[in-house]
Amino acid sequence: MTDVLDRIAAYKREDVAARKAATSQDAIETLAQAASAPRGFRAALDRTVEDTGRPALIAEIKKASPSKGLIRPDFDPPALAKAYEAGGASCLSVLTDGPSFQGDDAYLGQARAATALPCLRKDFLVDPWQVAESRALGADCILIILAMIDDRLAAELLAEAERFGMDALIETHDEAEMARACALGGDLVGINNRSLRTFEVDLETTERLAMLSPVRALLVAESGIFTPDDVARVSAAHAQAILVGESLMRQADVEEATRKLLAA
Ligand SMILES: O=C(O)c1ccccc1NCC(=O)[C@H](O)[C@H](O)COP(=O)(O)O
Repeated sequence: MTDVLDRIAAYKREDVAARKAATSQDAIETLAQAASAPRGFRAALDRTVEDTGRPALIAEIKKASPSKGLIRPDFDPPALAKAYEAGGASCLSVLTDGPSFQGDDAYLGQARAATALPCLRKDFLVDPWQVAESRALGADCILIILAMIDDRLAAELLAEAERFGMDALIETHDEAEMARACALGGDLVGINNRSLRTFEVDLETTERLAMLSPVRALLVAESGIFTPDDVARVSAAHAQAILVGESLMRQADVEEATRKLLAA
């Protein structure tokens, strides 16, 4: 039976085929090389952890999602990016997928230009061509969702990210994916508390998988984080960073909400 992730993978493959037909590998490489230099994404997370002793925040710019529908009708990526930065975020995550998240490629550059923060392109990568495209759009980090791709493609995406001087967040959701992340050898590993197939969210996922993560990797707890108690809970499980979207996107004063979340 197909689920949301299968549907996203199917339309991404079609979309990427059309994009590749319009822009060759050589052309996208040229655009990627011309983009402004990558801002160290993992380095920014490391700095926050060292300087503050609390988990670093990757704050997500997300208008809508398959599980929640429209989250933030009043959606202004540069203003949101500035509010997150002022509230204490270390990095941004910007949804660029249109069909499921009402994202747009342009939001990435707009958010990045409005702040000094490193930016993750939050999208669904099914082809190495998209890594060069992400860099051309200004991304400092890409997302590798292990639930969606095999190890060979994951390794190719990781190698491409390294070639362009970008970081890569390797996302896991269960023990088997964490074992695959360990074998891949990345240094930034996410545990998504949300199943991208059933949408069930449980912070216990971080507690269960954290101890299995690669020793040298910085660990990011993703999804379902709403309160300072949630931050304390995943921090106690040894997450050094958190990725938060919905709970902050629903607030009228995003800067103040960000500050309060991090005051745990
Ligand atoms: O959020 C969804 O509904 C979703 C559905 C299918 C694939 C991915 C999805 N979300 C991506 C994410 O992992 C979250 O946007 C991110 O971790 C932030 O989560 P939250 O704080 O719960 O908004």
